[in-house]
Amino acid sequence: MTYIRAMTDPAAIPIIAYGPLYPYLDEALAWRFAVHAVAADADPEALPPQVREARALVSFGSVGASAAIMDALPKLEMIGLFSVGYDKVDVAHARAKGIRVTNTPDVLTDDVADLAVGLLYATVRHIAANDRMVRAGDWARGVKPALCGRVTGKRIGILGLGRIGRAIARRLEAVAGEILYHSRRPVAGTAYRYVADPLDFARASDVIIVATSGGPEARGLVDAAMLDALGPEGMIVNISRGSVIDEDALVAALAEKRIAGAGLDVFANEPHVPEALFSMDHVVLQPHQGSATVETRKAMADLVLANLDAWVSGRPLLTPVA
Ligand SMILES: NC(=O)C1=CN([C@@H]2O[C@H](COP(=O)(O)OP(=O)(O)OC[C@H]3O[C@@H](n4cnc5c(N)ncnc54)[C@H](O)[C@@H]3O)[C@@H](O)[C@H]2O)C=CC1
Ligand SMILES: O=CC(=O)O
Repeated sequence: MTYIRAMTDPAAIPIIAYGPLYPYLDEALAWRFAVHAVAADADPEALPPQVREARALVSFGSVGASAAIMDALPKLEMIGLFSVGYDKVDVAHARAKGIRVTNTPDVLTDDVADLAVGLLYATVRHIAANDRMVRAGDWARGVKPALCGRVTGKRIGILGLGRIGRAIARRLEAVAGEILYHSRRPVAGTAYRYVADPLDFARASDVIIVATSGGPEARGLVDAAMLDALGPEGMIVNISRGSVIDEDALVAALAEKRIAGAGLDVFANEPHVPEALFSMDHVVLQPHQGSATVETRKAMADLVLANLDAWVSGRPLLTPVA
């Protein structure tokens, strides 16, 4: 997508780049608007008067936009989110104040699904642990790596069959023994088996891949009972949000080998990862990299810019959340 300057000159429109964004997006915003960079941990009530004039705010998913920052910006009309997940945006507050919110769905779906599948293979086939043992010289010293399970034939349970969940399922059709899913309700137009009860779903899965949206409704959806239902041969992959799994329960289940392994891209308190996981060879850790490819980050930035363009010129927003 080529970024085109809108008919109305927006160069004087004050906007906020909130928290660290992404160089391509930062540059395009600076070319386009009067940008104020505001750190994610800045006190909203201490913002200087010229920053309070901001009419739009662009934010990364991990930063979002709280009610406090919205209240500190009396002229705010638009929040452009550089992520699909909007769990860190107080959407109800934005709606109540008439502030529009956009996100970046679809353009990142394939890359996030790829990482989920990569984590599945890395966890089931011990790829990260075996890499470590080769580098440490253990193989050369005659250490025999433990045999692992196979991916082929596994019953894959997708928790949250949305855009990314469906893309994961499509990728795994070629190898899975069965693909089943749990969502709040059955998804129309899919042949995968729907399991309404979360514990039955966990019992019927060899691997659960968490692909729900985050936020209060999904908080702690995967709890100790669900991990026990998954069982000692079971594994879990999470590319959704750390908050969807009870992290203490997960660490305990992994430490006590009540589940067999985990591949985790997301954590409850990023960038902090429970230290207990660092020494666990049956856990594969990623620093929230689902959409972090050159191609996708550019596509996400272009979608943020296209939504801002639409807002400036009064056209319908492309991907509105509110
Ligand atoms: N690891 C990463 O870098 C990335 C993570 N994500 C996460 O993936 C999430 C999903 O993205 P999309 O598939 O595009 O969203 P989506 O809205 O298409 O799908 C979310 C699915 O989760 C289901 N769901 C929500 N709450 C649920 C609950 N309590 N119980 C059962 N199912 C529930 C919804 O019904 C929906 O089917 C995002 O909201 C974000 O949190 C997205 C992009 C990158
Ligand atoms: O976590 C990333 C997102 O786009 O949501």
